[in-house]
Amino acid sequence: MSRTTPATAVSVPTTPGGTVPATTTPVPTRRELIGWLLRVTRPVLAPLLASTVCRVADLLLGVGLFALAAAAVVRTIAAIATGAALPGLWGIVGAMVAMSLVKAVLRYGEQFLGHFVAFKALELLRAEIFRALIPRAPRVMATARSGDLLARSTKDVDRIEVFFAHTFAPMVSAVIVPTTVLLVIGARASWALAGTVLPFLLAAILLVPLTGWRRSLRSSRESVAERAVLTQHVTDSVQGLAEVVGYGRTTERLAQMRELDDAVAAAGRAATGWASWRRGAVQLLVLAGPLAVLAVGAPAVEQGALGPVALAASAAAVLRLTETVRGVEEFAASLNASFASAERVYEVVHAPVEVPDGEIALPAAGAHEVVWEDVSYAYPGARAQALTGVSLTAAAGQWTCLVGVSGSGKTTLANLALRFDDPTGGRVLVDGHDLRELTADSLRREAALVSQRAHLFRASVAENVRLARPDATQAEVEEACRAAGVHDEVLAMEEGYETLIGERGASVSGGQRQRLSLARALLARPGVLVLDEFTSHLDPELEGRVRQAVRERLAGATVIEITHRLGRVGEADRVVVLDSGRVAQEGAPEALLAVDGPLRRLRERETV
Ligand SMILES: Nc1ncnc2c1ncn2[C@@H]1O[C@H](COP(=O)(O)OP(=O)(O)OP(=O)(O)O)[C@@H](O)[C@H]1O
Repeated sequence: MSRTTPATAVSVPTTPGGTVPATTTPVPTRRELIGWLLRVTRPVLAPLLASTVCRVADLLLGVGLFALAAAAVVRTIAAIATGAALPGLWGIVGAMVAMSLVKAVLRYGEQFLGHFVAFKALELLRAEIFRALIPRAPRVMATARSGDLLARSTKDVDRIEVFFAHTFAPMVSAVIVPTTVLLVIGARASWALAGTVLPFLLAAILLVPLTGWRRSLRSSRESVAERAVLTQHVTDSVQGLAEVVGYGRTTERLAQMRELDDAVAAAGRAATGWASWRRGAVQLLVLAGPLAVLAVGAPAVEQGALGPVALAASAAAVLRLTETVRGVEEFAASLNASFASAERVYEVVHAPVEVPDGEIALPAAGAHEVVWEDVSYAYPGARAQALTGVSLTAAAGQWTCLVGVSGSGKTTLANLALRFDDPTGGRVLVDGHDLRELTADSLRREAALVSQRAHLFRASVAENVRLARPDATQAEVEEACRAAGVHDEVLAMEEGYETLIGERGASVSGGQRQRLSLARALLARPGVLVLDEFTSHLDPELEGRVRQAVRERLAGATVIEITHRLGRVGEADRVVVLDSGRVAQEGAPEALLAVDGPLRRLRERETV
């Protein structure tokens, strides 16, 4: 069961198991899931098999070594007791050394291949998710659940990797090694002895791992869900540290964290309890095996039906199986947890592409005309329409300003021009082409966005700007930054253009972030540029300079500017006033300001 956190709002998972439903993909059958997993991870299957073979051989050699040593000791004791000639000890020692060396090589092979499998499986699965996210990126980025979806996919991938790297080989060897050992004991010593051990091993390998696993699985899932709430809470607390401290909410946040911690522990208690029980039971069973061998074997030795050397070697071999069987008790739970994770990754990868690619490449041009034709839009899951029947044109090469009160639909309208999603009604056209017909690549090349929340990567300033055009020279990067009005500030940074920007762009101010994002867009030289509040952090003098630079550098480009600050709307070619997702007024700024209408009222509100 998922929980919500109390008081100071925390967004939390909402469905059982704590997973936000990422998509509408039907849940795959086990067969489909396994088929898909095998397809994705095909390149690691051969090394996985090789690693498993190494492990099996290594464990068998370990058993052989134990049995050989036990047999040698019993032979020696018997020789001393009867005064017979001592067995060839050097030969035995030589054989054991050779076996140990081979064992070491096998162990190395198993470890090396195991690590290769682990890293390669991670790489393959992450690449698969990333590939799937690319065509879905605009929609994913526009919806609040994107971060959650990504985080879960990453964690789930880790869990699948655990199965590949750490569960498969132990499980396979837990079946093959004991079976082989019992067959050898049966053939070389006595089938009665082998039969005595069989029930203990069957119980340890098959029965115990399955006991309570349904309850354990439920408990693990609940624990994972609670942990997700806790993680969300901790992330929120860290990101909002200034607010938490500033508003004196530390005690409250800590109390909530303790409460969530307790919930995680309580949810996982059943799983931990069953796991302890299983571990104990398996240990008991594998230790009972050699005792049973002795109990059955000793009378047989007395009766002369079995040699003491064979008995000692068999008991030692069975004792050594402890190592092989260890950890097998968690197999069922681990397998199911991996399948649950695989299901979640499968859903992401197989989700329908909500913004499918078109086939026409938008030709490169200095400017493009953007037309919204009777466009309506509602965000997925939202009851209200964000836009209703909007028809307007951003003429090629003109500067169009979208204004309106907060929530009136400005960002949504501009985002639809960049095809962050398709309208629920009507269509958006660029140079007469419905956006649905255009290839995503050509549209991204021709249209750029300078958003309020532009992301800066943990990389140097130059690398961040160059994101728009990786082949840009240093001189071009600097020129773009100069135009965006950020060049002098970059030079003043510790290492100039090589300064590393911290996580989430932490080491630059909001205004610098905006201007670096603008520099990126200027470097790309798009035919359509969407500027979302791009001067909100700038003082009037700098704002004037930056606007002038954009005009000069992108002379002829179509600019769509979203703004709340109306002081400079007079400079635009056209102004569109939005109200509750509809066009309330549009026209040349001087004409709109000349009448008592929505733009005048907005401006008066601003100056009050
Ligand atoms: N990701 C979203 N999911 C659901 N509803 C959204 C989302 N983004 C915006 N909305 C809603 O759509 C409507 C239009 O929002 P939009 O961001 O386009 O307005 P805006 O005019 O740009 O606002 P602001 O000036 O505050 O940025 C609002 O009612 C808003 O609550």
